[in-house]
Amino acid sequence: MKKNILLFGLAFVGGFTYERYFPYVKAFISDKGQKNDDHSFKSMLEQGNYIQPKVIDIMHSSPDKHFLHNFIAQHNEALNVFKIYYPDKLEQKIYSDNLESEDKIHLHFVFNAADHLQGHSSIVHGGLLATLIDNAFGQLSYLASGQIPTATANLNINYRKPVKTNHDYMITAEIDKIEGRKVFLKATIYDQDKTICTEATGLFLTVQWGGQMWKNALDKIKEVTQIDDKIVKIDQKKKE
Ligand SMILES: CCCCC/C=C\C/C=C\C/C=C\C/C=C\CCCC(=O)SCCNC(=O)CCNC(=O)[C@H](O)C(C)(C)COP(=O)(O)OP(=O)(O)OC[C@H]1O[C@@H](n2cnc3c(N)ncnc32)[C@H](O)[C@@H]1OP(=O)(O)O
Repeated sequence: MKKNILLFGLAFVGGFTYERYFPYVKAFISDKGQKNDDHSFKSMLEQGNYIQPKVIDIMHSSPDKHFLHNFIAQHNEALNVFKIYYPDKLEQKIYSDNLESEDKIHLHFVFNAADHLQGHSSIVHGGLLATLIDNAFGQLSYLASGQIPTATANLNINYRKPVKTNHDYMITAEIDKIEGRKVFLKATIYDQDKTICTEATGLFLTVQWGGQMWKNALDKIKEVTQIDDKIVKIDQKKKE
């Protein structure tokens, strides 16, 4: 009798865990096998101790709606490469409130846009570049403000040289300064020869928007990253 209750309890907990976390774990697992892992900036970034944060892997196809990551998931042929690299300590910022100094907060996006994203022939649409920069600024300002959501108040972009489709580029985004609710940021898009193609500045303001949504998503992600091994086992069992 006791054994039956125990088995029932285990099945219940297993089923609950599976239902609750499966979409996140699936996203995490499927992204791990993602194609196009190679690009021109890879060894440079890896030597500089940059990592692809798990949290971003999960955002790519998580059930929580996010414009850019949903776009990538739904139109995965549009970007030949889309990789986000954080300094290895920055991912910890997602899990704690301690970061040594705001001026160390920066990240890199590497992207290679397919022809689907051209405006003029073989030239990446400027609106896509604005979106990528805005998204990088959104992540950085969120982290730098102690995980308070932020909104774009101002975004300035100077398009210096055309960005070509089917070529690798790197966006470097960083915090310039923080004054109260205001987070000032800057970004540069470089080609493989380190020529500056695009420069941007942004002002993001902390807002009261969707804070609980972000917090819930982060809480789930934190739990998933701790328990993903167990979930994978549950998933394998279900298939057997
Ligand atoms: C699924 C898994 C999730 C896991 C997440 C994990 C990790 C990564 C995380 C995170 C986050 C991820 C991604 C985020 C990605 C993308 C971000 C997208 C961002 C957007 O896509 S967001 C939509 C577009 N965006 C808007 O929709 C804003 C419309 N706008 C407004 O809603 C207001 O305009 C607002 C709220 C901005 C300000 O309004 P307000 O009433 O709160 O403040 P107020 O006006 O009083 O200004 C206070 C002080 O800022 C100065 N100030 C204001 N605006 C200025 C400007 N433009 N230029 C210069 N100074 C300005 C004032 O002059 C004053 O300055 P002072 O205090 O010195 O007098």
